[in-house]
Amino acid sequence: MFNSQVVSGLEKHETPFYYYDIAGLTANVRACEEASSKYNFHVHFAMKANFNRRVLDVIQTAGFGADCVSGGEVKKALESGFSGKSIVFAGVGKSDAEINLALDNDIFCFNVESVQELEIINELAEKKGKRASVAIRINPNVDAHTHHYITTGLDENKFGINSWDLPKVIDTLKASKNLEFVGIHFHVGSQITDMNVFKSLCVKVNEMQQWFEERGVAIKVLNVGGGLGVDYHHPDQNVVVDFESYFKIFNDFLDVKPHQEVHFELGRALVAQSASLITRVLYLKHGIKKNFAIVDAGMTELMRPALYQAYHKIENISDLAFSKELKSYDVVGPICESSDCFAKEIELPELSRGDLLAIRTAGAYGEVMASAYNLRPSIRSVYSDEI
Ligand SMILES: Cc1ncc(COP(=O)(O)O)c(C=O)c1O
Ligand SMILES: N[C@@H](CCCC[NH3+])C(=O)O
Repeated sequence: MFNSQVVSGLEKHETPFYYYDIAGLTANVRACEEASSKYNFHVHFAMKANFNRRVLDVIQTAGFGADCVSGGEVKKALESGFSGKSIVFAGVGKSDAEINLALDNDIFCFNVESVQELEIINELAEKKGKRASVAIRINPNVDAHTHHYITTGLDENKFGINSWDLPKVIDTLKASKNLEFVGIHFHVGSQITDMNVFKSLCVKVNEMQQWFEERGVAIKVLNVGGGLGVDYHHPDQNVVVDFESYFKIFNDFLDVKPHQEVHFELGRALVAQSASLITRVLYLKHGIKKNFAIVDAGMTELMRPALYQAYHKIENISDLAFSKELKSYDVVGPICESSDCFAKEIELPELSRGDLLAIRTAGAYGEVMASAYNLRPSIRSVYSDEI
């Protein structure tokens, strides 16, 4: 991603900022499109991972739909050129205003997360004289083997409807004239690198669809969510994700009937490698036990390390040739929180004030999770085809 020409282009911009590799993003999105279309799979981009205008342009151009979790995301998807018919809308706490917005725009379907939500969507659709397409988000109780903060598909998580509530779901669907049941939806968690998790998910989906069909409820849509992980340790070796193997698992293990469609909601895997957070070294403090590199980006610009102790590779791009000796640093930000730390005791070519660092694999859940805490200004973005 970085060479001396790119770095001299980046030097002209005020730090911190997100640097997007548009060519890398396009290649990755294209690889996903090619691998999924082999099986006629439908991909919706999980906008929560990134809603940068340039990123959405690349994804929308590839023909993917959008997976939204708020009225704001539904609105943004529509403004960015995604059609209402390509939008799926999940979330445990959809407000009436958000449901009405989605109804007004005839979205593809609501992924419904409780029996009460089904009743409310039915009521609101009735008021508009519409029928709302709904899929039931089922909590699959499959362990994603990922960080416990980003696992979503266990009985103890707030997401989805638990299996013991499904008979009630069927009764509600039968009694609701303004709902059109299209299928079932699952999502086990995020940053999943163990492919066996997806095999277990397929087994669960097969069981669940059989359960519905035995009760005379036909299923058109099987939505298996997202969650495919990326390699945070080797960003340059894995710019393009192995979508081939991922989709093959669903083709091999999911029991798909001829009239059914399979839908995915990928976020991280599409965008994570497309951006780095570029930050400048402000100060160096040499302690007795530690050296601190204090940089001008903080947890307000990239929250993942503070929130999940997430690893992001850090490079000193002012010394691409590794001309200086390696030294150990804690790389910390300027925010008034001890958790405002990007990495502890990592080795970098000796740093000087003014050096540029790249915090890699920051394209997913980076820019979108920025906050104004400490009255920080909004984070800027720079694009590879504009430097
Ligand atoms: C319902 C749902 N779909 C899709 C995603 C996207 O996940 P990922 O970015 O891991 O692909 C998430 C986030 O975990 C989610 O909660
Ligand atoms: N925001 C998380 C992932 C949560 C995905 C949404 N359910 C991350 O940064 O890894």
